[in-house]
Amino acid sequence: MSENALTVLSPAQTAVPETDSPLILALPKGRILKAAAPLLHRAGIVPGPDFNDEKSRLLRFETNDPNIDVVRVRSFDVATFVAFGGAQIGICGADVLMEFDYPEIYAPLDLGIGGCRISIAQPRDRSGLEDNPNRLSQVRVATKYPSITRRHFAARGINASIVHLHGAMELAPVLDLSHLIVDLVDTGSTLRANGLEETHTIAHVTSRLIVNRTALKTQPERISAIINRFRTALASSAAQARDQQA
Ligand SMILES: Nc1ncnc2c1ncn2[C@@H]1O[C@H](COP(=O)(O)OP(=O)(O)OP(=O)(O)O)[C@@H](O)[C@H]1O
Ligand SMILES: O=P(O)(O)OC[C@H]1O[C@H](OP(=O)(O)OP(=O)(O)O)[C@H](O)[C@@H]1O
Repeated sequence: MSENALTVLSPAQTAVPETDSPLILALPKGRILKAAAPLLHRAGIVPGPDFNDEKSRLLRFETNDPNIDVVRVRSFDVATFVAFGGAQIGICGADVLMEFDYPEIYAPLDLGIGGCRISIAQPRDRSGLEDNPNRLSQVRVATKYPSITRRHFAARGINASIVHLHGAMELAPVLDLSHLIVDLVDTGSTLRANGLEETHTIAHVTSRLIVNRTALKTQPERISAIINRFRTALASSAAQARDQQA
């Protein structure tokens, strides 16, 4: 393999699309998409009928607004599509933003959906391990967030060795792949069901509206208009929630 084949491009090395083409809004598949659907609707963004067709293999969809197309990507990839300028706008969990820490991304709005936390957990029967990981010659941590994990432990003077998994992290300490895990926790039921306990919250997480900074500079009116549609949609759903409580 040539050396070039191994080069990983940084977002700043890619071009920004023409101003007359539709803006691309990157939406994550899965749980955030479900939570974001009412907000999109309030913001007046309605993807074409194929978007809800589970059999469709399309990944890019026109919307009712000729200025906006949506693409459906993995939640972990939304930030990368936006950082590289392939999409100008996106909806993305703060966990993913923290992990990649792309300087090209600006996150103007907290959408208040996808609430959870990124935490350290350990087997219930090994209490105290996270409080005193120096007891171990080498702390092994299983996670799909290697950067967040490395930063967290390094800030405490601990050189954690990372076991990089993409799911089912809770199995890692049980099957001796790692001592600890760093994963998302919401209700805590996945931890409990697998004999683990949360020992430390690294950060609270919600989903954000994100934009590519260069696109915001080169097309400020178009991008700001979309940010404002989301801002108005958020205000109207907050007002509705208040009315329902009253
Ligand atoms: N248990 C949870 N409760 C609330 N929000 C969560 C929870 N788990 C994850 N999230 C949020 O939803 C985002 C996507 O979740 P997750 O990584 O589980 O992907 P997914 O919906 O299963 O899709 P994918 O197949 O792309 O991984 C996370 O980045 C996080 O911001
Ligand atoms: O505290 P809880 O309410 O149990 O939620 C936490 C679980 O949710 C997420 O997994 P998800 O359901 O998305 O599965 P996956 O990441 O393994 O696909 C996360 O990775 C935890 O396993």
